[in-house]
Amino acid sequence: MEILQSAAALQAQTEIWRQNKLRVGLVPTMGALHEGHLQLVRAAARENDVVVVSVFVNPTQFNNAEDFRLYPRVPDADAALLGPAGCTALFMPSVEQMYPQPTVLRFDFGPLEQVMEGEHRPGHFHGVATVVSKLFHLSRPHRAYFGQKDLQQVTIIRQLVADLSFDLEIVAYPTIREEDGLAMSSRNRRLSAEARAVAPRLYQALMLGAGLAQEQAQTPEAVQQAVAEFLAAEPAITLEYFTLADAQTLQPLAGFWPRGRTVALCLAAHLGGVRLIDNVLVTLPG
Ligand SMILES: Nc1ncnc2c1ncn2[C@@H]1O[C@H](COP(=O)(O)OP(=O)(O)OP(=O)(O)O)[C@@H](O)[C@H]1O
Ligand SMILES: CC(C)(CO)[C@@H](O)C(=O)[O-]
Ligand code: BAL
Repeated sequence: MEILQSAAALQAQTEIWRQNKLRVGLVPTMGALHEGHLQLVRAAARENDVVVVSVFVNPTQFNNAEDFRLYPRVPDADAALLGPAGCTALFMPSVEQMYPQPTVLRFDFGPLEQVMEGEHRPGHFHGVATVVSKLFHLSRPHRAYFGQKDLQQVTIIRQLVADLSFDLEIVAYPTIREEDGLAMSSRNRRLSAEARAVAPRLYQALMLGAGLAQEQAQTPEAVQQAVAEFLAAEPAITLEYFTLADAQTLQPLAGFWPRGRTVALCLAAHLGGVRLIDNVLVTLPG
């Protein structure tokens, strides 16, 4: 596995792969890798000839300076995991390599980003779209891999690809969880023992909501209330939002259960200073 640290080195490598008609898979990450990332790398290795994994903690998508400062960074451990998973080239640029000058272009995804993560992290999806566009241009992948744990991100990146006619396929894989249900996340490393002990409640809350959504005995608003109350019973968890949304449009359900649609139950919560997100999907009967 090669380690590339400059944008020029990645572009040069990309050119060679393209000339040799090799299929390129890209897995963008912010590092501190876990099984959720590694499933994406293995899938990319199965479905392409070469695999680029980027590890870059992208400053432009952080709305909270402390969150950026404390984001786990373990480049040597990441590199050791990636070769065996099938990575061909690890792209680990500096901030200066990715942003040689301040950007002026602004991305605005309208209603897709006025809810959930976009609503609660102003500018977040502008930063994600900026860095993902750069990565697409530098590595010119045939396929790019993302996790459904960041459901809104996948939807917005599909929109980005359509709007800018990127000639590539977006591939999404399901959320990988710990045995107790907690969604794997790089930020889990920052949880204290006490916070880690109660963290599975997030998934339990989503499963409670999913069961109630399937029953449809109460309105979406009542289900939202029930899930919020379930989490409020645990003082170590502060819920930032819990939203029942149409999985395709991301718009919150209002008053009724839309027949035959897939509903995304999405939450963000704080546990002892660490912000985690998670979601599950429920398809309603037609
Ligand atoms: N548990 C998971 N299951 C599946 N995919 C995941 C999982 N965790 C992250 N991913 C995906 O891996 C890619 C890189 O995500 P990222 O590096 O932000 O990791 P992360 O674990 O989500 O970290 P954090 O949530 O703390 O930022 C994204 O496409 C993300 O959706
Ligand atoms: C896609 C991504 C690597 C862009 O920085 C990031 O948002 C992430 O890790 O999900
Ligand atoms: N996985 C989303 C990256 C972030 O939290 O900024």
